[in-house]
Amino acid sequence: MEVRVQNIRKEFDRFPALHDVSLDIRSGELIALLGPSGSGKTTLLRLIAGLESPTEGKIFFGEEDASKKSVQQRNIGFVFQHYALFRYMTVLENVSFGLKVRNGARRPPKADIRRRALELLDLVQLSGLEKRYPAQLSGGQRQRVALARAMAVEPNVLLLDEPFGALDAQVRKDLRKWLREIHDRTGHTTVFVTHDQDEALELADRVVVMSQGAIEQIGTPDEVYDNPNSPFVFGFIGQSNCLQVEISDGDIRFDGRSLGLNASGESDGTAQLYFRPHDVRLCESAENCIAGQSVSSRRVAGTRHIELDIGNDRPHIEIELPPSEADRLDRNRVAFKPTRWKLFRG
Ligand SMILES: Nc1ncnc2c1ncn2[C@@H]1O[C@H](COP(=O)(O)OP(=O)(O)OP(=O)(O)O)[C@@H](O)[C@H]1O
Repeated sequence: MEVRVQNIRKEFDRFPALHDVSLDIRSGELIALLGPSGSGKTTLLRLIAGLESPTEGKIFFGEEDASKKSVQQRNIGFVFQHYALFRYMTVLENVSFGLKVRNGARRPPKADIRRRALELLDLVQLSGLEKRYPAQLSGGQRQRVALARAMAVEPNVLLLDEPFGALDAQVRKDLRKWLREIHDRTGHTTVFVTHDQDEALELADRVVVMSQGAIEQIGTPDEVYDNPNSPFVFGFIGQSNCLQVEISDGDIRFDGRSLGLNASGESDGTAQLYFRPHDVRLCESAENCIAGQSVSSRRVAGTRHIELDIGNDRPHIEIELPPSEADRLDRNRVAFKPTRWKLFRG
């Protein structure tokens, strides 16, 4: 189901946790809410669920205004970071719960509930464990049960609040891949909160980057990574460097010399040049380049990250090179040029 968040403001005791947030979630989409702690991700998720009500603004489920509807009426599937499974129920009973407690005509016959729960356990790859209790499962298995339980009621929207946050790195990675596969098979409209950029970029159809109670950018993983629209997004997603430069006659100048990068159309004055560590190429000499001394070097997977001191107490710059290129460098004179970059003013 399509969900439309329209000009939402949420205050807690006059403290604005969200200001004027609008977001259109397409039916069947997997959306990540990504941002630092306190940026308002969980508040937005709880508003969609109906666990909080907005101070201003509306939330539509399809064409219907859901703002005044309860959590039950919205028919939401929710998975929290800390598996909220019922400890005294078996895995099968946990997954069946949402259907068993339905009243009257909406409750399927017993045999159907059992069949559906077993199908879901098969989907989350836990067949055979239906008689176990939550304490007899690993953290990752418990989260898979929580997801099966959330999906059992055929929710309009599936909301996941840092579902893998409490798990170790390898399990997180496996579950990420698995969640994407499940989503592709079931097609539930899904919103998940994370502060892990890798998780958001790898999993989501679109990423909503939040900061200080507002949306900074909405885009596909490629758009937010390759074309960040603000210094905040550039700095928050992936690694980045920032250099203060001068623009003069459409030319970018650093330390009094031209970098040979074309900024035609930009007015003269100071600007911040942002670029990623891997978007650089080495230069033979310092001419038309940024030059510095290597102060440290570390291997990260297939590349080497080199930290450069570019003088005058400026923040260090990090560049990323294939090890074969990095190993040929003269530590005392490293010169490079950004190959992809973006200017921000003000
Ligand atoms: N019930 C509440 N009462 C008062 N303030 C609240 C309440 N819930 C959230 N806030 C405040 O609203 C802001 C946004 O909180 P929220 O939990 O939505 O952020 P978040 O991005 O999910 O953070 P985290 O990643 O740490 O969970 C924070 O400043 C928080 O202190």
